[in-house]
Amino acid sequence: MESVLINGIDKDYKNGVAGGVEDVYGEDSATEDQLVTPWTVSVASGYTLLRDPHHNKGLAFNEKERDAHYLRGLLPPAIATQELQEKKLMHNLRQYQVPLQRYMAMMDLQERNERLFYKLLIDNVEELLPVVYTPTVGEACQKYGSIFRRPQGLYISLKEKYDHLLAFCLCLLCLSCIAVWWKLKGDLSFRGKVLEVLKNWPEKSIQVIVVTDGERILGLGDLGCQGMGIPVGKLSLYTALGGVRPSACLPVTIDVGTNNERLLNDEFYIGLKQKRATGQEYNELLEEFMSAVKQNYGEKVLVQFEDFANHNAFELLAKYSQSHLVFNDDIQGTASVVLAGLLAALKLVGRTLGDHKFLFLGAGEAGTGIAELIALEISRQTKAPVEETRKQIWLVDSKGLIVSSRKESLQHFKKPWAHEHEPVKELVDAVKEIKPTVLIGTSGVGKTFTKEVVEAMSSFNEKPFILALSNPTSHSECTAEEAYTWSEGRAIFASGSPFDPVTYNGKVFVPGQANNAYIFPGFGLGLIISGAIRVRDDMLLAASEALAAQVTQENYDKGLIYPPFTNIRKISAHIAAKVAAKVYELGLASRLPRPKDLVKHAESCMYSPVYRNYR
Ligand SMILES: O=C([O-])CC(=O)C(=O)O
Ligand SMILES: [Mg+2]
Repeated sequence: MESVLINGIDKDYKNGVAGGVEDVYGEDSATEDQLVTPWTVSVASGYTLLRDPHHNKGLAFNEKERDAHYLRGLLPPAIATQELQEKKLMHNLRQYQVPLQRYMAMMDLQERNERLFYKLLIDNVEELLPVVYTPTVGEACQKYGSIFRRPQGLYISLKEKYDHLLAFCLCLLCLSCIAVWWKLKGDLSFRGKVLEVLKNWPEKSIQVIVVTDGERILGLGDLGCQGMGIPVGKLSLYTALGGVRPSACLPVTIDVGTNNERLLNDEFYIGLKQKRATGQEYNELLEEFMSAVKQNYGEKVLVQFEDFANHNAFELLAKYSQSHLVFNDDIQGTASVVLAGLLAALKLVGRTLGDHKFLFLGAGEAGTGIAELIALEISRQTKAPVEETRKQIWLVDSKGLIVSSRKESLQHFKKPWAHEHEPVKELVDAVKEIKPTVLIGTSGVGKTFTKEVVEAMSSFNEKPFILALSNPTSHSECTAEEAYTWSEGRAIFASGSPFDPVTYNGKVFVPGQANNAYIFPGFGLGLIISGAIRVRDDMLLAASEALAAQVTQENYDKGLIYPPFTNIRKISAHIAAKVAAKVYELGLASRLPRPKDLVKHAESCMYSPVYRNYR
């Protein structure tokens, strides 16, 4: 078999890794030996049209459309506008007291009438974000097996491998098959299989994939295959907040098993009932997936890694950022949104970023990702080397303050943060010793910013800056009310999951939501409209600056360091424009020539959920 080098990896030419870029119908010679799905396209009408979520408009079909599309009698006589439908649905949603019921009602709507789902989400973003996203999506993932109705997204599991194995074992029983088995033995890896799975997805022109392996879902831990709620939720925001077409979004869950005993013993669990595959088996499946994605959708498809455990997240990002357009939302998206908040907060607390001292609780993806981006930005502003600027950033993990005497035993991503200091075990003691101006929680463990910790922060800071970033709400390091009360109304507070405004001593405090949802939709849109082929840190810095620039004086007057989500589409267009500008500047854009007005261009590329008229 002919062999070629792709991205430095030796591959069999005929087995789905060379040629055939975006060859979705299997027309290139490189894909001659592959199985092809015989897709057909037809015009929906009548009963089928009402059950097609992409085209269904419910009672909004007008008289002409009802005649032309064989809908007479299939709908009651009344005609409702999209606005009236929206009003009715919001009214119905508000009747549900239980957040999970609202989530399920929204998912049903998405399955039934996609445009109405997005219209609702866009027009009521502040109210519905906590329903389709954190915190409710966390509970939905925990109970995904029980509330599962229709499958969403694409499942890529090790099961394909075992079906393969079974087939080969049966084959072995028959001597005449040994030759066939021997010939195919090389295919015992997943090669070829993932590409086939991708080809089962009905949409061909994919621009963004959000993929998880379910091992670290928010702060909730290993939820295995039930993590699918996260890619589905994130991609709903790509469309609603960032304007990426729903048909261009592909949610993927890679199922390699779960180590969650509760799920393994749950009769309603939807995933593979086996312990997680690791090492070579895991890496081969991921490699197969990444190759197949590039093969099927080309160089410009964005792959967003979401909620992988630390031990895989850093490696996957480092490995695939060389060869693919990849972005890790938990490392890079969270870093970019926090940096934006800090840049905006400087207007409130004064001084430059380099004048501040930072202490993190949590040294995983979010913690080290944010720390590194802050160090980079200070280095950019002060021209000091990043090795120097890192020294004003301190991290605490489950074993205490990260100090140089612990260096040998630290995971590689923690090593740059091991500074000279005596060992310190408890967070509160680290706060008292280091005296940070900014305290950031990213450990995924709730209630760790105790009264003592917040009081210590408030004892040496006029305006202590406190970010409780862990999700969902139950895992937040402290509540907004606690932060404002324990700091006697002086804290500048933001959290990963939303909190309602708090009244303290007769004054209303509006907490910010430092969630990566501010960044990834606009960031992704910027990559798409410029045709970016790689992600660079400078693009993240551009996104942070663009977001910080969107905070108005009116927002500052309320103590806000993030603009409200109400204007998020406009904000996303500005982020997209700045990111795209950076992509062009770095020579990594493939959509040429560069449009003059990138904000206008970004806006014009955004999905509109308004019903279309049918001829
Ligand atoms: O999903 C969210 O709300 C933010 C996030 O990426 C995480 O917590 O993993
Ligand atoms: Mg995440």
